[in-house]
Amino acid sequence: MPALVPPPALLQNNESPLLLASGSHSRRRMLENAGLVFESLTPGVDEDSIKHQARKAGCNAATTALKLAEAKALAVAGGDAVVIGADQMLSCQDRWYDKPTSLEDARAQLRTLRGQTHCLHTAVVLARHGQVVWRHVEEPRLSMRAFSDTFLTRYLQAEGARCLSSVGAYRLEGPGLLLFWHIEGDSFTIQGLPMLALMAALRQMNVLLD
Ligand SMILES: Nc1nc2c(ncn2[C@@H]2O[C@H](COP(=O)(O)OP(=O)(O)OP(=O)(O)O)[C@@H](O)[C@H]2O)c(=O)[nH]1
Repeated sequence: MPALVPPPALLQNNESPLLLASGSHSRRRMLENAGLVFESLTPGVDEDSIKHQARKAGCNAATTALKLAEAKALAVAGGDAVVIGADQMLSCQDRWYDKPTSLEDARAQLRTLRGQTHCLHTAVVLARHGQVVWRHVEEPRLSMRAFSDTFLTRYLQAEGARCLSSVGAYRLEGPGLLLFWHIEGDSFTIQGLPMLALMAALRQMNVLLD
């Protein structure tokens, strides 16, 4: 039985393998939905330490997200591959939030964010042969309704652990949409990857067909 060979990536040049340095299901899904063929690896990066150092050095959230994205891209041995690294920071009134670690954590975080506008500082980089060759940040702003505690309880019951995989404790493509009354920015970026800018960069690098 001949070894199964994956179908050629019809929309990209097979000479430049593509590697996603992220454990994010959302990022993987967006690239797969766009028809890209790639490998993915979860980078072993101490994000808390990088965030702490960046905050101490006076970096803003966008610069910190870039530093994290670069660290992830450079943490995987990509060989000849073009490596995608990404990171997303949430800030609201200069306070930075991390992914909630429990539903109680998610409840507390959403109670703080409701009725406010927060920013998702979303960075993506490309690296090749151990060098970062492209950087990009987008900062969508999302305004949450001042929803009731009853709504919040029902929302958490409906979403369950799914809301823990996102920095804002919501999936915009799911019931998370019900949390907002106004959104400025690209929905792909909110879900974790500024896809249009990333696809343009991959075309520039001759990874994707023009
Ligand atoms: N499905 C979904 N995921 C979201 C949404 N908003 C943010 N996220 C995810 O929230 C996560 C932000 O945390 P990061 O630290 O950037 O990434 P991560 O999930 O820890 O994965 P790594 O890249 O391995 O660090 C990403 O996985 C985003 O895709 C959303 O609206 N929908």
